[in-house]
Amino acid sequence: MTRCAVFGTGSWGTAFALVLADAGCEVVLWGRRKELVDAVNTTRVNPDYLPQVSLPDSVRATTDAAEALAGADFAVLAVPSQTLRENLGAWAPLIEPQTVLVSLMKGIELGTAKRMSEVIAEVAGVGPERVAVVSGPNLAREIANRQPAASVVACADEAVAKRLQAACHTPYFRPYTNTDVIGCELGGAVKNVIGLAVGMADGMGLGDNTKATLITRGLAETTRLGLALGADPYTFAGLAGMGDLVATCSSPLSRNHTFGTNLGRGMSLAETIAATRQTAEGVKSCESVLDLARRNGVDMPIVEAVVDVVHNGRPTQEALQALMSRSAKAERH
Ligand SMILES: NC(=O)c1ccc[n+]([C@@H]2O[C@H](COP(=O)([O-])OP(=O)(O)OC[C@H]3O[C@@H](n4cnc5c(N)ncnc54)[C@H](O)[C@@H]3O)[C@@H](O)[C@H]2O)c1
Ligand SMILES: O=P(O)(O)OC[C@H](O)CO
Repeated sequence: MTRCAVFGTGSWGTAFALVLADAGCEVVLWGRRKELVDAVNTTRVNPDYLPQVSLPDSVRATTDAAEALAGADFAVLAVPSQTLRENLGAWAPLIEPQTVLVSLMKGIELGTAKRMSEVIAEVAGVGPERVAVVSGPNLAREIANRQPAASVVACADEAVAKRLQAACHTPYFRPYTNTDVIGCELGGAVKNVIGLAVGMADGMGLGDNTKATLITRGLAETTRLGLALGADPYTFAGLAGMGDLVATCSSPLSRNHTFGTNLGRGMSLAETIAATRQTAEGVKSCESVLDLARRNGVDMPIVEAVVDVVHNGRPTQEALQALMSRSAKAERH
């Protein structure tokens, strides 16, 4: 039987543990807090993040990383992106040679502008054949309710991607393989920033033309960055690109979208942060995505506008006007 360790008892870690269990894996869920781990083991429910979902007996929880990692085929990482380096540093010595590390995270590291797979390779000292990524239109609550969805499992080694695909394929979760790790990760990280922008437009009371414009031009800047970094442009037309962008930019379940909506409605940054209980990766990653773009000479005006609003206190209306008053250009340049 395939053994999986899932690190992070938040929304997506817990929902993905359910997917793995439904696909026939034995799953050990690692969490920081003993009360939550005990609650999962005794009630079969994660009361803080997915209280409506009952987990099967093949999912058990622990606070002991060594116990979670013992004999694991896959170690699935679902902690906030900015905490990965520190957390993985502690877990790395416990990882066995057969274990493939799987990132569920959709962020770019602040300071280094590294993708999560790069942080994993660096901290755990593993090659590309032992690092995989899962990314797509996968709002945790819908997946936990076993609503049909698809996703992408990416690894430079296609055989490993196929093994991971088999480990998480269920009647309601349909994973497609891809070898473009860079494109899948960029799609996931940048859509959170575009989701913030679309949320702001929603909060300002703007309509579907504005939102479609932000989504489409957001995808154009994601693709530009991807091309500069060696991604396959077709990835951005797929589930990890357009698919995830559509889900995030249209759903009230998206934390990034909701965060942007609150700002667009006129809430202050402090009020919006206080109202956000879960991880909205784009809030931090907008800065690291912009950093990555600048390091590579790529123009990302929507990302820049989001950084201006979220980190420089620029009013949303002014940021939108600045975007609309840029010089006219060809759609493809
Ligand atoms: N929720 C979704 O629908 C969804 C879907 C796909 C991908 N993702 C991505 O998955 C990743 C995790 O998101 P989530 O939705 O599970 O977030 P979440 O906020 O629901 O849960 C985060 C988990 O990490 C833990 N955590 C917080 N700080 C930590 C630290 N310093 N060290 C260790 N653990 C810490 C929290 O206690 C919690 O268990 C993010 O990168 C997110 O973009 C989320
Ligand atoms: O809630 P968000 O904004 O982190 O989005 C969740 C998922 O990434 C959607 O695929």
